[in-house]
Amino acid sequence: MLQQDIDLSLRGRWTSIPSMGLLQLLKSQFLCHLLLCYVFLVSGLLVNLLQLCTLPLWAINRQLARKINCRLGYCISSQMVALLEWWSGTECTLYTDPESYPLYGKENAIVILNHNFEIDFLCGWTFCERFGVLGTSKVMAKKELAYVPLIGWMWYFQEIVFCKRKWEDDRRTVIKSLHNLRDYPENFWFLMFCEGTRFTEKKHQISMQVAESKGLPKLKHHLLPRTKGFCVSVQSLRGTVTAVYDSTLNFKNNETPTLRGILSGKKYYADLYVRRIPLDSIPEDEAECTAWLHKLYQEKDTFQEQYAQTGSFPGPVMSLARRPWALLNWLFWASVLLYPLLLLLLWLLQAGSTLTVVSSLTICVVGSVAVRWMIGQTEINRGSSYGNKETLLNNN
Ligand SMILES: CC/C=C\C/C=C\C/C=C\C/C=C\C/C=C\C/C=C\CCC(=O)SCCNC(=O)CCNC(=O)[C@H](O)C(C)(C)COP(=O)(O)OP(=O)(O)OC[C@H]1O[C@@H](n2cnc3c(N)ncnc32)[C@H](O)[C@@H]1OP(=O)(O)O
Ligand SMILES: CCCCCCCCCCCCCCCC(=O)OC[C@@H](O)COP(=O)(O)O
Repeated sequence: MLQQDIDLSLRGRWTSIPSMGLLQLLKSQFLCHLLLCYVFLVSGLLVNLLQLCTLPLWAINRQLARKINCRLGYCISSQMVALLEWWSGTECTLYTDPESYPLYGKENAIVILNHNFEIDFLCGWTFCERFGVLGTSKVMAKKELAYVPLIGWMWYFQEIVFCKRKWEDDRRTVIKSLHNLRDYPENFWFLMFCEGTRFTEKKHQISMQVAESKGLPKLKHHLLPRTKGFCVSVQSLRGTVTAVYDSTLNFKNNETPTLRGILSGKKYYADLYVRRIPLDSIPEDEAECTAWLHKLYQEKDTFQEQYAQTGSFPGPVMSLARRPWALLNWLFWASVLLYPLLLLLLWLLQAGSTLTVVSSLTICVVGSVAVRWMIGQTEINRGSSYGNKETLLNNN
């Protein structure tokens, strides 16, 4: 190697390290978070407003209204995907068999996912984006999430299945929402966190007492699945959905990723193991379907144990590149919304009265508190007490 080449290569290394550090420093700055949140909040409110405008269309042309709402919903959810993929640079690896791979995104499916991580829903969305079903992705979500601004309001128009996690109240509404999906005009994935709540040590302990009382084997990495929602989904969506995607998620290096980490630009390494199970092979009868789901969770537990021991899931890795659309959507909203913000700031600096400056600062504080509250919804230590109540055990 010539001396000149060595000099150049050294110079490249020295300049790239500080610039990497600078970028990372920038990503951790509150001002950057404020700008990201501003784009998310304002674009989200505009999209919610547009969704509201589609209300009359539902009565005239329901299928068209659904298609429009899928695309509008994409404008919101893909911003969070862009945050994960492009801002934090998180890498998502898919372990699955090559025969099933070509079917992903080309059929309706029920997805079963473990519920251990604060950003598991976001990783789920990222896989949806990569297979082109982000706008149509569905979930059985707790009713409380319907009131989360932007996301919850968007979900209302995307025909999300909400539940109170009280079967006696849910039976009728859940079945009705599932029946609605039977003539959905585009391919969709319907996600179920059958454990019904995020994993905590206390919830795990109680749930394993329930498993013991039912004569079921104990699980190490999962809570005992709640089976009613899954069984009724299989019954209601038979003929509409062709497969169940049994998905198991974990993160490299024993990381416990958070949305705050993502917002600060922290990179994580997510691994997802997916098995495609034809819906025809799942029993129709409720008791048999319940037993089938318990067995599935026992298998999932062995995959997690393997991951804990070896750091990888069984099965080959399929390469799955990120697509540019989520980033392009964010760039579109940022360019539309940051310019007027800049003009407003300049005007405030030049001619703003005390009242307008104070009002603008108040709006900033309210917006930032609102986003912090929304992020709080993803935090496990602020989670619900569902599955945490020993009293329930006494009722069994
Ligand atoms: C190729 C790539 C593949 C995949 C990519 C991955 C994913 C992408 C897919 C889609 C993405 C889409 C969207 C993602 C975006 C956002 C999602 C974000 C969040 C939403 C998530 C949630 O809100 S989770 C919470 C709500 N959902 C659920 O709860 C669903 C599961 N629950 C059920 O199905 C329930 O049955 C129910 C809700 C319908 C009813 O609740 P209930 O509590 O009444 O349930 P059960 O009657 O079933 O429960 C009572 C029985 O349970 C026993 N039991 C077990 N443990 C306990 C315990 N700890 N305490 C008390 N009881 C317990 C109990 O003994 C009862 O037994 P029975 O014998 O009577 O049944
Ligand atoms: C680009 C700017 C980014 C701004 C980020 C703000 C976005 C906040 C999004 C809030 C989305 C809320 C989704 C939460 C999903 C979730 O994980 O719910 C938990 C439930 O399953 C179970 O709840 P629990 O019983 O409490 O465990």
